[in-house]
Amino acid sequence: MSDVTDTGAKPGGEVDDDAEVPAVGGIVAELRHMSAEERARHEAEVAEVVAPDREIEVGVGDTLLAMRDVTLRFGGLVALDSVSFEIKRGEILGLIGPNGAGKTTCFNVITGVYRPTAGQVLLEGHPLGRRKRYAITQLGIARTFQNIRLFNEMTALENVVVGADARHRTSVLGALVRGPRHHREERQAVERAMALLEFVGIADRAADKAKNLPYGYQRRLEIARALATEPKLLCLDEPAAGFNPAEKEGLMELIRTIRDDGYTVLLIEHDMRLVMGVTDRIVVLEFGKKIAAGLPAEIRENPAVIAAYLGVPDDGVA
Ligand SMILES: Nc1ncnc2c1ncn2[C@@H]1O[C@H](COP(=O)(O)OP(=O)(O)OP(=O)(O)O)[C@@H](O)[C@H]1O
Repeated sequence: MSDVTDTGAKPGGEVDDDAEVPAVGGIVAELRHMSAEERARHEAEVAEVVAPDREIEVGVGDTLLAMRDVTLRFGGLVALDSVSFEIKRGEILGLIGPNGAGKTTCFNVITGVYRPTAGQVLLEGHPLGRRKRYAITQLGIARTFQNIRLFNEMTALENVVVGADARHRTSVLGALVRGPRHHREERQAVERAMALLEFVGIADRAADKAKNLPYGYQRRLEIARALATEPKLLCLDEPAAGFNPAEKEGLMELIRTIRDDGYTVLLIEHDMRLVMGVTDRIVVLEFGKKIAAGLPAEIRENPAVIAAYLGVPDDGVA
């Protein structure tokens, strides 16, 4: 596992790994000592904080992101071949296809890791053009990775605060280590990060270093950090990889909640049953080409999709 993230998030200041951030310890202690009633009130407040600042109800169903005839070549290999599809605001769009179909490459084009050889990606009608990764994060596209990438030596909470930094440019993490003058910013940043940890269900380990968290917590932490950037589009690359069926179901429930809170989600997931259960629409790639798009029920019956997956067992499909 890498020691650093690759989302464009940048640590805003030097962090002493062994020094406890006082506000973090304080909030964790407060949570532990709350009565059921206080806790319920707190959870309602958390729901408020986690919702993005932006107005998100307006325009639900509009096109948020459009891939227009995107081609990407690696030398002689055509990883994406004139791929076009749209992601509508407020939906969970599943991106599936056999191994090597081009799904992760699609994510990499959308998040600015690769520039298309031809075609373009538009966010809210504006081409992403030659923008770099951090600029795309600031525009409102966040992602998680197939192979988890966290700041291993930072606490769970600090990882999320760093995510907020990536969005806001000003260094909240720097504020954490600068002193009393920055106390209010610190408190707000920590509270929002803490709310996000609660939202994804891992607040009990907020003060633990990322590297010491159980695998399932690390996957959820990646999602919390991505949400901290207040994304318009959240791209999840096999977020349930390595999970058992119950853990997968729990994660899909979280993804539904994220959608219901007004976020838009692009999801790569290998388990066909889960994809069918959680997505609003599905786009299918095969050998870099889009072979189908539609509602889950339509995709299930689509002859081209069935042919692409013929002989592949359910959990080997995505
Ligand atoms: N950096 C790269 N250089 C060369 N070829 C690459 C590169 N990244 C991906 N590819 C190739 O592009 C094609 C699409 O790969 P991609 O990882 O997007 O597929 P995928 O659908 O995400 O597959 P999987 O389900 O196995 O993750 C594959 O043939 C892959 O080998």
